[in-house]
Amino acid sequence: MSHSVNIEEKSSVVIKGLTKRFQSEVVLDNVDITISKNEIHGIIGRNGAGKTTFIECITGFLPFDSGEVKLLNLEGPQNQKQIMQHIGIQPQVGNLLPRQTVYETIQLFTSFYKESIPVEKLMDLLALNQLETKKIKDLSVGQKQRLLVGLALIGNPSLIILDEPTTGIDPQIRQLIWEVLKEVRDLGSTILLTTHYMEEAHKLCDRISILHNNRFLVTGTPEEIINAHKKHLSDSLEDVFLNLTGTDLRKEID
Ligand SMILES: Nc1ncnc2c1ncn2[C@@H]1O[C@H](COP(=O)(O)OP(=O)(O)OP(=O)(O)O)[C@@H](O)[C@H]1O
Repeated sequence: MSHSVNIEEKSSVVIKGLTKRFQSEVVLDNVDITISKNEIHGIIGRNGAGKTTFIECITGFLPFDSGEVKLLNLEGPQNQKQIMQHIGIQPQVGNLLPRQTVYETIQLFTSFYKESIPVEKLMDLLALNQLETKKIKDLSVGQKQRLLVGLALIGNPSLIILDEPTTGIDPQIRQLIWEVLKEVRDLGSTILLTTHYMEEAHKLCDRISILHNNRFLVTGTPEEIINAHKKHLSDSLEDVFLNLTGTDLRKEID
């Protein structure tokens, strides 16, 4: 068996040469990335770097110009239906029905999958029990975020894809979501997420990739990235991120 086949079998996500343009703007330029099974992989990058575009391309929500996408050893987008049964994608809140209750929403998402985790178990996991009769439109930001993460987990997926799962929430809920994601990873799932929080990237993610100038600039464990790119002994991940992706926004806009 060749080495490259071995590597791919151990991987949940294999992307080769992915290119995506919006009219004349190249957002992703020949992007490669491999994400191993059972890791929490964080994508960090500045606003507008292309994180959401990357996620939407690999999950089949956006067409791309060229490249190969393989999720769980299934080539996309031609195996989209099969892929969707095995991956959990955090929905956008705008895609939920505002007048539905939390319980009804969870039940609806359960019906999309052949197998799903019991509604009560999901409620417990994300502390949603008190909210089951609340309507989506009445939920606070943190409550919505807990629900959105829960909806991504409902089909007991092998691969979970989350776009900024902890944006705008308090430290308690962030800790809860981190615990849940680590638990799910320890039970065998792979998690791909985007984040703007360097603490989250450092403490939660097994490996990180920095998306910059239309490509993944570096990939590695947080420590590997810090050690390889620090300028001073005490540099944090945020220092390294700023060094690698630029600090002077005003100068760049001019
Ligand atoms: N539908 C679209 N049509 C045209 N341009 C788009 C479209 N969607 C995204 N873009 C552009 O693609 C680039 C990448 O956007 P994207 O939302 O993927 O970045 P991001 O890294 O997720 O940013 P943020 O951190 O701000 O969420 C931006 O320049 C954006 O304006």
